[in-house]
Amino acid sequence: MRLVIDAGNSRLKWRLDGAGGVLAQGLGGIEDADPIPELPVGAGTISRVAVSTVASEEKRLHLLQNLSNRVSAPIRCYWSEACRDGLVNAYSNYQQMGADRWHAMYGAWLDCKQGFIVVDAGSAITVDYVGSSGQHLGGFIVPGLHMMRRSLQVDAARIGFDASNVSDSSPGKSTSECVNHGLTWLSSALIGRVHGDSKNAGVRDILVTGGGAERLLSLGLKATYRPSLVLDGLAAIDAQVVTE
Ligand SMILES: Nc1ncnc2c1ncn2[C@@H]1O[C@H](COP(=O)(O)OP(=O)(O)O)[C@@H](O)[C@H]1O
Ligand SMILES: CC(C)(COP(=O)(O)O)[C@@H](O)C(=O)NCCC(=O)O
Ligand SMILES: [K+]
Repeated sequence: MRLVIDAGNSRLKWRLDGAGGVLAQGLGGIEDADPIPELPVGAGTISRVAVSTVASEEKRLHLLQNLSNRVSAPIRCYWSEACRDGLVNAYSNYQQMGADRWHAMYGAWLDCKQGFIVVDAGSAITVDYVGSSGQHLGGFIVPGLHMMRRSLQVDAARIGFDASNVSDSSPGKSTSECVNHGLTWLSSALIGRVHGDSKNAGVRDILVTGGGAERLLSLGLKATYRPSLVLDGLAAIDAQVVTE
């Protein structure tokens, strides 16, 4: 059994894979006393643990300590790579890229084997473009919904608003409307740019993942929802390492 973990800046996503497929999955907090609640099996039955994380080094070490107290199997962290299996990273300093982005792209590459766009709507929203040859063409990093909201709350003294996830992007007539509609308006603009770029580049497949994925889909993003794209890419890489 393989335990795969995607520890982002907001949440930890975990999945237990067995020979026949997914056995269990869930959410946790990387700093929690138990970051993998509801893990349904005894620690001895897990043979490998693979981790993809963009959390701080302190949080990563806390997680590894916690895992090694519970699981006797080898625990391995996976990072961004220059290339794998025809997928080529556009970063000259590939280690700088968040591991989640690389693993999501690899998960998409395994499925598509042609050009695609990955939108990962997590704490930050990342958009990555990959051409038909597997060449990563580059990407974007912008603040996620909660990050944008928080920055308005924290960094502006006189913006008081009640947050709500409206789909209305018409001009607001109160502070709350201006903020809530404004965030929807920005998300719609992002969606429009992704659609435009996919059309211009002749890239058909758009995949979306992350906690904010369903909101983007509800706002009109024409993409395939792949909630476990990071874990899929990570699990495939760990499986290759075993057979190396
Ligand atoms: N209903 C929602 N609408 C939009 N965004 C959401 C919603 N719920 C969660 N999110 C976003 O998803 C993030 C958590 O998703 P996740 O993919 O687990 O992030 P991370 O990988 O950074 O931990 C939150 O920080 C938030 O920005
Ligand atoms: C951009 C990110 C913060 C997204 O992480 P998330 O919001 O999903 O937790 C993460 O991929 C990261 O820390 N990247 C490092 C910088 C880079 O990718 O270039
Ligand atoms: K993520």
